[in-house]
Amino acid sequence: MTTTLETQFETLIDGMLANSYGLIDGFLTDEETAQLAQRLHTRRTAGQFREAGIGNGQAVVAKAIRGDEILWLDADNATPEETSFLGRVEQLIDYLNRTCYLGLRDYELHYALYPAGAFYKRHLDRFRADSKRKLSLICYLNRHWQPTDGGQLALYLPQPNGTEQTLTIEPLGGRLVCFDSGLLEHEVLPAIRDRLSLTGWLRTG
Ligand SMILES: O=C(O)CCC(=O)C(=O)O
Ligand SMILES: [Fe+2]
Repeated sequence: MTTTLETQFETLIDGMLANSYGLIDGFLTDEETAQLAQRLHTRRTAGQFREAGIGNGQAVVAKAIRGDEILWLDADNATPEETSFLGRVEQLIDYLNRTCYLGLRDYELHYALYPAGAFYKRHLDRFRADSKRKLSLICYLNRHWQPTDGGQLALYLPQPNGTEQTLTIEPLGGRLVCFDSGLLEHEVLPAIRDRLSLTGWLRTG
């Protein structure tokens, strides 16, 4: 039997095969989006977030490159809505391994909050010292986001004729975006309000 979730996973895979990126709207319901956004705020108010860094281990904070604050998710300390989200990511991993033989073995996920004005300059998610990141996943937690709020994800898609196409994606609540961590350069454009997400990597080890 094909479930709604499997239909969503198929949409994601079809997108990645056809366009180098996959997108699902409604990966999270409005209620799930609101609960996770609320949890993000609670944890941030509790002082659990840190300014994100760059490079393997993220040791260096570099505001001219990225200005988000992050908190890594820990399955052992997860709240019910976080456990439910992690479970769905695990189902995606199982599905990708069964249907695409990707050999995914592990994952890592963090909350991200880009304060108004923050950005993440064009980059690739796979570090030279860490080639185990296979797929990048981003799930947005922004309700009532407007195009005028900014904060788009820009994808730089190489074209067969050697040129490049830039595509921008709105960070709409409940939306999931997925692409190959080693291939697709991308950028987070500044927003005029706080921009919330869960970002992660599906890994081969
Ligand atoms: O939030 C996004 O749209 C992308 C985030 C990103 O590129 C990253 O964390 O590496
Ligand atoms: Fe990235």
